[in-house]
Amino acid sequence: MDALGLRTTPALQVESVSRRFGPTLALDGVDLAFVPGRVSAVVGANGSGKSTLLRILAGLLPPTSGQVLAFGSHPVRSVHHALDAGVVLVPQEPTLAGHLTVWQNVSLVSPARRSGIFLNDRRARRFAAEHVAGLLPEGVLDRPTGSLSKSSRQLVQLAAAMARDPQVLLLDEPTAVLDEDGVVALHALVRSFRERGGTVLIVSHRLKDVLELADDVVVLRNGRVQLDCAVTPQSEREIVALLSADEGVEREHRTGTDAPVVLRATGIRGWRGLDVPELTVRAGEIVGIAGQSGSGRSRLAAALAGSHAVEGTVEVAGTEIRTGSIRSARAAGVAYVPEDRHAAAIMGNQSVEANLLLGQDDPALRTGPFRSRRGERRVGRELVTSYDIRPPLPDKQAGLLSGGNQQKVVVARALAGRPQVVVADEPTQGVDASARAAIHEALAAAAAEGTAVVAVCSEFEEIFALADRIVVLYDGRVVLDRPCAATTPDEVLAASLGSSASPDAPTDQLEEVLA
Ligand SMILES: Nc1ncnc2c1ncn2[C@@H]1O[C@H](COP(=O)(O)OP(=O)(O)OP(=O)(O)O)[C@@H](O)[C@H]1O
Repeated sequence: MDALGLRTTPALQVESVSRRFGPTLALDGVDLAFVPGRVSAVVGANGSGKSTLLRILAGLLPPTSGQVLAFGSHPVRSVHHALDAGVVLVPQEPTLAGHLTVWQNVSLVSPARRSGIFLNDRRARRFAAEHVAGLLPEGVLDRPTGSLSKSSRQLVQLAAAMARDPQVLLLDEPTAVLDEDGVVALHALVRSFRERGGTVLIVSHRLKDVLELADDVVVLRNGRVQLDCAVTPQSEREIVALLSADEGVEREHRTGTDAPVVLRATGIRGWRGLDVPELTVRAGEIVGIAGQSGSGRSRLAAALAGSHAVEGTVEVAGTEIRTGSIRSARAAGVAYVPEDRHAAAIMGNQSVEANLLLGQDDPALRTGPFRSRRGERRVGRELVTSYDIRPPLPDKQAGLLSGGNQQKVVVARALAGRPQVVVADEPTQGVDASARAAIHEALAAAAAEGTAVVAVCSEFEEIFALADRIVVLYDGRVVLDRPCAATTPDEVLAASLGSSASPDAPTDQLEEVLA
């Protein structure tokens, strides 16, 4: 019912929808209604069926049984039906054409591209600019989309969705890769879309963010609706209790250790303004790298892991690695969890086991000089169990796992080889609370065994929970480097925004601010 007590036709009505993938029942008899002018958060553990629900609503996937109706009368049986009814999905992984400019991607499907039968680039660019406004600076319009950060690409994807003039927006984990500014822009967009009567479904593991924004919440568990209610202070408490994990053992920050330096980077320069004269990480230390998107945090991680050539040297336990050579870094004992799991870390058409064992040289995997199939099965199964990869099927194609479970595979593989150094870029991207706790524990356990850990995290809170030391980048430079115990989230935020409040800010920057 609306405010006048009139019955409102749901924008989307989900009727007894089930979806099976072989032995996996991803959705099991789901009944839901989403009404116009409301934002619904769809939450639940990794693999609980959230993305499957969104893909069915977007017409990308047919249900095994049941049906979806848009605005009371339009059955959604294909992408075409969904788009006709104004239902637009922004998927977890961007689907933009990297070689096209931002304005081309945003205006790709719009009639504004045409004057009669001809393409009209000027009009299309103007049209794109309107949709990019508020999300990204106008200066990005002519940049190739592939050259932008993942956060910016996600915002381009959002602009492209808005360019379709939707009635219903389906947002799958939009904040997983967004930086602070991106999250603010997304929230503003969602709020104004709702005011205009739009319907929004938003899947997220960032409970705090999503509950702040949502009117209603749906909790999924093993493909079933566990809770479907309005967000109130009471229901919020219930939801948080349902979805939180045991925090695990609180890790004590290590300070002032005299353990040997394992990772030493000196004179790192180049690659769009990266300029880090020295960075060291000791055995057993966890260093969190913070910074806004574009600050150089991921570039620094990639440089340390040998994935991109830069000036300067990177040494692991005294051995210099060749920068730009992942092979050389790996040989020296560096394991890398890249930010872009899809493009760089998961072989989607190979089994979970093959992905877990890729590049591993554990003696447990051999019988004499030969690879042991039995050993591989055992190690694969052990990793699946200890990282709680769901479903627990080592033979399942890795690309068919839910996003969070793919992330667990990537982290499990990185840590399984007992590396000297782990460089993890957003190690808990897209994972639920219990997987996040498990990944933190695994990184802490690796550190306890002497591994030097470097973790890039866009959430400052995560760094304080995980790391011993925090290094903040701004504009490619280190502007703060301190033990976590000796700094506060406010100082980190100020430093990440380039504020002079940070006493570690390079003097030239301070002078600029003071002038
Ligand atoms: N194409 C597919 N083939 C086989 N199994 C699939 C396929 N798509 C999804 N699944 C399985 O369906 C279940 C639900 O997956 P889904 O992606 O909907 O979960 P999710 O709640 O979105 O998880 P996450 O939070 O990790 O993104 C998982 O067990 C997943 O492995």
